[in-house]
Amino acid sequence: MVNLPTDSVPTVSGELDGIERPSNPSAAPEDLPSYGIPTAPPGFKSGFVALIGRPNVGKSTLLNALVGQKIAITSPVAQTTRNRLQGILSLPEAQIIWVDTPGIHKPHHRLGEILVHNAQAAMAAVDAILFVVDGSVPAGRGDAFIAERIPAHSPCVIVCNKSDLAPKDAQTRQAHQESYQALRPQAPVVWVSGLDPSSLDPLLRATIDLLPNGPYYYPPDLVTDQPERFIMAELIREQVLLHTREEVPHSVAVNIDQVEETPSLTRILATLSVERDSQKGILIGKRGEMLKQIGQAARLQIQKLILGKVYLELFVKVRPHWRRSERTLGDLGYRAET
Ligand SMILES: Nc1nc2c(ncn2[C@@H]2O[C@H](COP(=O)(O)OP(=O)(O)OP(=O)(O)O)[C@@H](O)[C@H]2O)c(=O)[nH]1
Repeated sequence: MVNLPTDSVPTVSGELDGIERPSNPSAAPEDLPSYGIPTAPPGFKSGFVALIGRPNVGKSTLLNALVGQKIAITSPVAQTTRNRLQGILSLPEAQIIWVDTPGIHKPHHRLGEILVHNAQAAMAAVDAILFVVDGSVPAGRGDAFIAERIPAHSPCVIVCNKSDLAPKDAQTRQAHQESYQALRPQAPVVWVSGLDPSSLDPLLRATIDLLPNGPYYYPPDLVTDQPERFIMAELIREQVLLHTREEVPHSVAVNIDQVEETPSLTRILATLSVERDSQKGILIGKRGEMLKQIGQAARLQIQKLILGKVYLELFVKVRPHWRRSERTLGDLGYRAET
């Protein structure tokens, strides 16, 4: 069963370079509750690990596989991820807080700048970095651009993802691996497929090797620090990405306006903001057919998330140039993190 916070995660927290890093509650004053966070046994490893890479290499898919739950949306559309999202994996010997980041790319608008800025801020604040690359192709300029931005002192693993699509012939595969290794010669390289959870053990071992001894930061049964409403909005945005084409996907923001829970049903009202009337037309579709399909698919995904029946109503609103307006970006929850 998914354990998601309904609002914010109850931890005793301290800010660290933009990453919300709860301090060890066992060190908190006695009158503060510990929120079910156990004391770590001797030798326990823990830390924050950022997934960094080009758009579309499979970071969010990997995050879902690593925590065993769908907490991050994925799609074939590059730059799907907009927010920094934490997924939590608790093992008997370690707790790893995975920090998913938007793919690093050259920004074309203010939203793009915020996304890249936040990915870079995440790198500066974590204990280790997974440099996620697409192993089915050799390293390109985009990978080199990112490798240059990974702090020299940061412990790092090169994760060659999409091993299922990698060349079968060993020599070509080796050549791909070496092209990535050359970007970060000291880092271990592991091959995985985000679509195959059974391929992830070597990655887990390599990551735990890089982590310091540390406390539990979160209760062991929590899989993400994100409020349920945020994931609901993301699941709706995912269906927009999957159902629409061209300029619509990147122009959509989703806001959950209301969540009303009754014993038999959760009623959710949400607004999709787009930048132009033409995009509104595409989203609604002929006789509302497109919006209906998006709503039906999103409803099924949200039902899986909350394990209950959902009624979902979607509205579409035009907010001209929302991606350029600092104020509207703020209203929609996009802020440059420090
Ligand atoms: N065949 C194959 N496809 C994968 C694998 N991992 C991810 N994909 C696909 O690659 C596409 C992009 O995956 P995402 O997880 O959204 O990629 P991302 O790096 O988070 O993308 P951004 O949000 O753009 O940064 C999706 O269609 C995934 O299904 C893999 O190991 N094998």
